[in-house]
Amino acid sequence: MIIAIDGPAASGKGTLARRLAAHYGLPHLDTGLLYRAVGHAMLEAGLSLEDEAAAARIAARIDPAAYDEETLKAGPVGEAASRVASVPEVRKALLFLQKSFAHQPGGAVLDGRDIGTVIAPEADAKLFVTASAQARAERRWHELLKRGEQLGLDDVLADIRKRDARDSGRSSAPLVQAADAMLLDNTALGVEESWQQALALVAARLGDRR
Ligand SMILES: Nc1ncnc2c1ncn2[C@@H]1O[C@H](COP(=O)(O)OP(=O)(O)OP(=O)(O)O)[C@@H](O)[C@H]1O
Ligand SMILES: Nc1ccn([C@@H]2O[C@H](COP(=O)(O)O)[C@@H](O)[C@H]2O)c(=O)n1
Repeated sequence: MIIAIDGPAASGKGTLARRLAAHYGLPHLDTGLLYRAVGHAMLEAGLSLEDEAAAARIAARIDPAAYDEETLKAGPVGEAASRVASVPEVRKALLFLQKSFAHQPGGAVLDGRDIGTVIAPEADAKLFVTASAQARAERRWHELLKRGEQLGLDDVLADIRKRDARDSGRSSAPLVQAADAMLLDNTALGVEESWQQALALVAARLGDRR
């Protein structure tokens, strides 16, 4: 059984994906971390984010077991991830790993931007999670503050808008709601309400398969 969760930055898709994975006893992959790992490696090596060949080479050697999630969640890494994610060769290099994870025996939960459209178009349940840019910026801002990153809310909002435009406007696997994905706009919902609605939608779609 495959559950695909897509949506823009800080919409809460990772929170829901982790909860759905725990609820259904499935492994979970945050695919954003793969792109973050490539962006982080580029920054660490002092490489230009314009160097598409280098980004593709790094993507081909990514080892998810070696992640330090704390490091990858830092603000500048998100921006670098979004830059390298628009390179088709980078996406191609990360395809097999994601498809293999999705299609492991028993199934999986994956969240990202192109899970329901490219990685697992045949997923049993697809959620497209979104919220207003303002609500997402406030969530990300609180998260960064907790991590000790002192940014202005306006800067975080500008970053969210830039990232939305890049992720939705790129030619390779753009962020788009799959035709058969269920929409969850959680702008006015807290974490618990969002979770209850997500679970109800997914359970209804899965029917008696679980
Ligand atoms: N419905 C909600 N209301 C308020 N805050 C929320 C809600 N859902 C998630 N959050 C909080 O917003 C922040 C971002 O959530 P999360 O990491 O799940 O989003 P995401 O879409 O996976 O982000 P990204 O993939 O861009 O890293 C977290 O601090 C999380 O606790
Ligand atoms: N399936 C995916 C997942 C992520 N990306 C890109 O990575 C950036 C960081 O992702 P987060 O979910 O951790 O915020 C994101 O802005 C996307 O550009 C992607 O392209 N496809």
